Amino acid sequence: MLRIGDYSFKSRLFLGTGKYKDARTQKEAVQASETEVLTFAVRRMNLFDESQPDPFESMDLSGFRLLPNTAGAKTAEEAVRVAHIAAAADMCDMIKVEVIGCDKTLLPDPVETIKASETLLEEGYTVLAYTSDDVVLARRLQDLGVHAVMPGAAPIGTGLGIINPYNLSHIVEQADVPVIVDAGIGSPKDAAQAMELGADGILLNTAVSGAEDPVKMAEAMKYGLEAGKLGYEAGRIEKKYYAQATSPTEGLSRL
Ligand SMILES: CC(=O)[C@@H](O)[C@H](O)COP(=O)(O)O
Repeated sequence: MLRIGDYSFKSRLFLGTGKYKDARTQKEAVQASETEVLTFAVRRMNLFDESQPDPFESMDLSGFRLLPNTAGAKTAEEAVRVAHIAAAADMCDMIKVEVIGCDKTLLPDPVETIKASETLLEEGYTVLAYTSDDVVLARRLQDLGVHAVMPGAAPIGTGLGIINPYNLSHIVEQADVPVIVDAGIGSPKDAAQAMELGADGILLNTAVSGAEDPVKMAEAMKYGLEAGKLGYEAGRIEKKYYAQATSPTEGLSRL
């Protein structure tokens, strides 16, 4: 079981809801992934303007925990305002704090992320903080009291996979809250790798919504994640520089 704040989840895969070609594909991909947590950009919702498309038009949300994110915010103040909107619309079990500091890389602004997280924690939100793979920043966010840290595998939407496994494994080693690897996952092997490094879960969107067959990819991600988690628990062999025969030759009679 994955525990974040007061919530428990069987599935460790969190799925974004953006960029699907149609509502039916989105719904089927969500089902195939067996996710229990859906994330969405509050700014893309039609919460106050019903002329805008509804990203959940064909979804029954009752079986899911909702993780609105503050995408689009560039300051702590904006992120807090977006969180307030999600809460007012009763669509906020938890909040993903995402404050972007660079338009090209979409990497988070560490200072504003800390400020926004601090305010929302004081206000009683369950805060999951999207961060870069910076070990010290992840530690600082934990010290603040966030309920989970979400280091990026790679910049959002790139599908580059885990760029810095070294940093990620240090974040995991030092974590006393769940580590959810968020953004940049490209294929099921990346999901497996993140879990083999000891992550507690994964959040992804583009790799599924942009796949040729999003429904199949959602299922593949589920298995990739499960395989990585099992592999981590099983304890992998040490890597060796020299070959070692699989069948020991000691004690064999000479031919
Ligand atoms: C949906 C969401 O929260 C994204 O901002 C998230 O970071 C996913 O990134 P990818 O699309 O790279 O999986």
